[in-house]
Amino acid sequence: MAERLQVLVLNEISENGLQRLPSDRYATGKNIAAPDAVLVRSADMHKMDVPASVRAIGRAGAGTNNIPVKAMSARGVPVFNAPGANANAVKELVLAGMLLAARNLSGALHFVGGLVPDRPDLEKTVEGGKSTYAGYELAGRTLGIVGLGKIGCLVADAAIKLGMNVLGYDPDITVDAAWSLPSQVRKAGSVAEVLRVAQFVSLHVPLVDATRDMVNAQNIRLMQPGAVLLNFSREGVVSDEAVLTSLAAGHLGRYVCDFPSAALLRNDRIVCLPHLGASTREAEENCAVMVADQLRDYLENGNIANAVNFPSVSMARESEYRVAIANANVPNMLGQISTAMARAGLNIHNMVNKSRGDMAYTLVDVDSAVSDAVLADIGAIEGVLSARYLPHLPG
Ligand SMILES: NC(=O)C1=CN([C@@H]2O[C@H](COP(=O)(O)OP(=O)(O)OC[C@H]3O[C@@H](n4cnc5c(N)ncnc54)[C@H](O)[C@@H]3O)[C@@H](O)[C@H]2O)C=CC1
Ligand SMILES: O=C(O)C(=O)COP(=O)(O)O
Repeated sequence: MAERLQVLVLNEISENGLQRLPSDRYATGKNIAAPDAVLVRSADMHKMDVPASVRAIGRAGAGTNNIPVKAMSARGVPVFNAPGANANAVKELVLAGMLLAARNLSGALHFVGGLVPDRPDLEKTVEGGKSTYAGYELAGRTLGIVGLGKIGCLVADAAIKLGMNVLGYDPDITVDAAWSLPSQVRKAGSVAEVLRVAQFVSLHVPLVDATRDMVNAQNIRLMQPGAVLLNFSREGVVSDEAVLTSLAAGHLGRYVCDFPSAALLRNDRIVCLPHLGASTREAEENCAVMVADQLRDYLENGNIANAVNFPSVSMARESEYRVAIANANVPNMLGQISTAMARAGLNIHNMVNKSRGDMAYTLVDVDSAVSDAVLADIGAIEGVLSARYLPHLPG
């Protein structure tokens, strides 16, 4: 049996996903010394020395802020994620979050949890206590959404169906996302406009430098008195301090979030969930299957779909012999690569080259086997970040 590809698994990954990497070709597990690839969910990879053997990283989920993407790009290592595969799970929890806030559900559950079962006045206590938890309805209220990607669009659609008014802000919305939005969704021109207008504000952006402290001490004041802020994006997108100050001043009504930092605990106007957004059987399976398929196609065929740091590149196999090269997006790379191949007498059968920002990626199918020496020659070209030989595997 040929040597199996080694995949280091850093989190619990759905078995259905792991099964996409058949055991005759792949070894998967937590104790893999020289992995070819890494499968991860939220484990913090910034704290780890990513072994030099790693050729690809698969994030079974959406956010990649736990992965050193820049350092991986410099090594020519693509980081894959699973766009949209957990979006419905997050959407449903956002709906729950709005209801938790509007109907005082965490307080109400706490009240019922404290009732004494065999007290004769149980019913009277229930009926007497319930007015404390009276709330309001979502229909007719305005929801503002920042970030109209896979999750934000689903939240917008669900909120419209619940009878809410929706406005959204996303300066980089994709054409597909814009098409998927219900026509009733209004376009906002800034985060500030969303904060000013909405009674519920839900954030669905990635954590990057530009989104850190997106809701902060300055702009939280723009929110309507009693408004609800929902953060299912990431810790860091909202300033905890700004939230606590605003809640203490009686301005912000409630904060619902999926990231319970120490500062947010034990505050009855804050609903904290333990990062549950994507924790459904369906989402875990969707993410794992999608990212495992992408990893496998990359490791075996060099094809790239849904990498956050590489262009999408796919080429059908027309020959048995393929070379995959990641290189800096600078002049004359293709010339040097094809010269190295010609020097070795290799005939190029088919070729595709694409770039994205500083990164370029080339797949070359040739008519005969490629030696280690040719691969080393290509790898030694200045600007080449990685070069792999991918002969077609049977089956
Ligand atoms: N709580 C949980 O368990 C989960 C949390 N997430 C978080 O949600 C984030 C979004 O996920 P998806 O919707 O799947 O990603 P996505 O990539 O489909 O959408 C993100 C959207 O944010 C927009 N955006 C970026 N910067 C912005 C800015 N400064 N202002 C306004 N919009 C901006 C982008 O243009 C994009 O349309 C993830 O990056 C992750 O951090 C995702 C899944 C589960
Ligand atoms: O997909 C995301 O960005 C998430 O936050 C989900 O994280 P998880 O896979 O549940 O650890």
